[in-house]
Amino acid sequence: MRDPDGLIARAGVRGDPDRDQHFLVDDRVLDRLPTHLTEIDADTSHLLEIGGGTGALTDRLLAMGDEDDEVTVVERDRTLAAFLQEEFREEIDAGRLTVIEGDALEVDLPDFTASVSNLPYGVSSEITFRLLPEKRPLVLMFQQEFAERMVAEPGTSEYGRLSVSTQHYADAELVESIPKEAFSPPPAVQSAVVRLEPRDPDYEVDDEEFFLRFVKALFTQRRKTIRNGIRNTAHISGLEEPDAVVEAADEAVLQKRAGAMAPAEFAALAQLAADVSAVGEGQ
Ligand SMILES: C[S@@+](CC[C@H](N)C(=O)[O-])C[C@H]1O[C@@H](n2cnc3c(N)ncnc32)[C@H](O)[C@@H]1O
Repeated sequence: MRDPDGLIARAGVRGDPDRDQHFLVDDRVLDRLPTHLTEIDADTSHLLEIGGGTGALTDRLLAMGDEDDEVTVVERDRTLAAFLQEEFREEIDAGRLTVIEGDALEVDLPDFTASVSNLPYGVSSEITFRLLPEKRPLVLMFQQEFAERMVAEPGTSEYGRLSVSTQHYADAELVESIPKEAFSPPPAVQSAVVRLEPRDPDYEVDDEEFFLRFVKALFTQRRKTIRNGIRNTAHISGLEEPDAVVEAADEAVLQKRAGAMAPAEFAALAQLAADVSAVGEGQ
């Protein structure tokens, strides 16, 4: 296995925190990351890595599979992408690795079977919500606090819009916390790995876009009751007749606050709202 410090030295770079560059240098952490996928028997025949850096994780991902398995890595930094092309020339020539130089929010993504990535934290939310609708198992590194919000249950202070929208697509589990010292340079805060296993939600929504916008709207007023939340946030949710929704909804639900509403309760309310009110664009 390639030594992470050796890779950084060969690349001749220093991670630039302003460009979300924190390279993993702890071998034990690097070795463990792929096991979070194998534990759930994920299909690892085409792994996607967002933000390859100097390739320490890329190397582990290549070692997971056999000759026919593939890895695609996306890296925005031109110097790092060029280094990956050079360092992994043999694997690229053998058709086992593809390096895409570009922004993970913009480039076309391959038809991957799973992803393991130490995400650039500045765009981790946008990247995650680009990957989640693909319905593939994901093992992703986040800032600890962000990870806790993703996996939070109703009734906790971490539970919010991020929890509902993440869990709409997948079962989310915080599988390990990673100390700052595992990275070079160390980030400002501790990190955590979240495993996302895709599944259909245990509720149905006809209009997914409206459902997610409605949840976002109600959490902007998390201290208010759902009754007031529906009325005050119609400009965000796009509901054209919020009063009609309040009229039609159950009193028990109207008295709740967003932080106590389970995803299925939001879904039922969104469904009812769309049935009794026209829905415009919202924000
Ligand atoms: C946290 S580092 C991880 C590097 C490496 N995978 C590791 O674990 O050591 C994130 C990497 O993502 C790259 N990056 C930052 N923004 C990006 C973007 N929008 N698209 C693709 N890569 C990006 C950075 O240059 C950096 O190499």
